[in-house]
Amino acid sequence: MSVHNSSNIKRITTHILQEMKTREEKISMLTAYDYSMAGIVDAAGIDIILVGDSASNVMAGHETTLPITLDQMIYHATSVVRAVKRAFVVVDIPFGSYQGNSSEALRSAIRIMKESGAHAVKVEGGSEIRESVVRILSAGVPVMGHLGLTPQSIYKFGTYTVRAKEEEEAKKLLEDAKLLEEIGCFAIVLEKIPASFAKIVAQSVTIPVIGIGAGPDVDGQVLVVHDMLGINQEFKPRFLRQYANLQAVMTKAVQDYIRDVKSLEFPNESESY
Ligand SMILES: Nc1nc(=O)c2c([nH]1)NC[C@@H]1CN(c3ccc(C(=O)N[C@@H](CCC(=O)O)C(=O)O)cc3)CN21
Ligand SMILES: CC(C)C(=O)C(=O)O
Ligand SMILES: [Mg+2]
Repeated sequence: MSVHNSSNIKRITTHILQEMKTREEKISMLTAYDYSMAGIVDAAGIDIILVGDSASNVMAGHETTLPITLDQMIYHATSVVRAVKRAFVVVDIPFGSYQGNSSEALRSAIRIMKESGAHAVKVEGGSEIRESVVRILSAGVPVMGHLGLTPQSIYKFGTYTVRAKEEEEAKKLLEDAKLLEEIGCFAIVLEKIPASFAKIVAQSVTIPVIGIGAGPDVDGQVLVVHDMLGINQEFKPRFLRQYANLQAVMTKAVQDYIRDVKSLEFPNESESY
């Protein structure tokens, strides 16, 4: 075992991620929710795979991340872990499985680690969930924080607008980032905050800060893989760069198939027994 797997590829660890921040090498992170996608993303060389609770939106078609369950997250994580040889795999603990009860938080984190084989968990929030984060860390489970736009508390805010524009909110976010570092989180995601402020946060903590809509002056970037591949064309926030238009590619392939079935072009002799 150790840091090598059976194919002798050197696995990404929290230690390596920390070294990357120190030597100013940017960290690449994408989501994946299933075996096939995780295999592609891992083999391409991504540093971190996030089994995000965005699976609630992207996989299940819900409007928010709130409905996805711990069992469903473990199912996605288990499939991802089976495909991954190199990347560090982080799993979102879903809404309702860690807030306000540190014993439940620990139980949820342990279920994720035991049942999926993932390497770390991610939770949304700062001082409000301090006890939960401390309990999970005390069990030896690495924790990634998530501050700024925290989709699990969307109904508290009512909108997905940019966060920490006001002095008060920015002050709390910076304090939360320092708190998460102090209690032992190995990294923090910052979502949808001004780039100038994200830079200050990244410079104020020694652990890696991964941005999504947080500008270039952080230690790494994360996107939802279906968004950046253009599979899902509904979600186009300003921070998204589409690296492909797979929806168009997939639509054409399906239409070609339908045409060939209808016209008896498929299957041909070499495709038959
Ligand atoms: N497909 C997908 N991609 C994501 O990045 C993602 C999810 N799902 N689900 C969970 C969270 C929710 N996230 C979000 C959601 C909305 C915006 C956003 O900017 N929405 C609007 C603006 C809304 C407003 O200004 O009030 C937009 O411009 O699309 C950003 C991140 C990021 N996460
Ligand atoms: C957008 C990222 C950071 C996330 O939390 C998710 O995909 O669930
Ligand atoms: Mg999430």
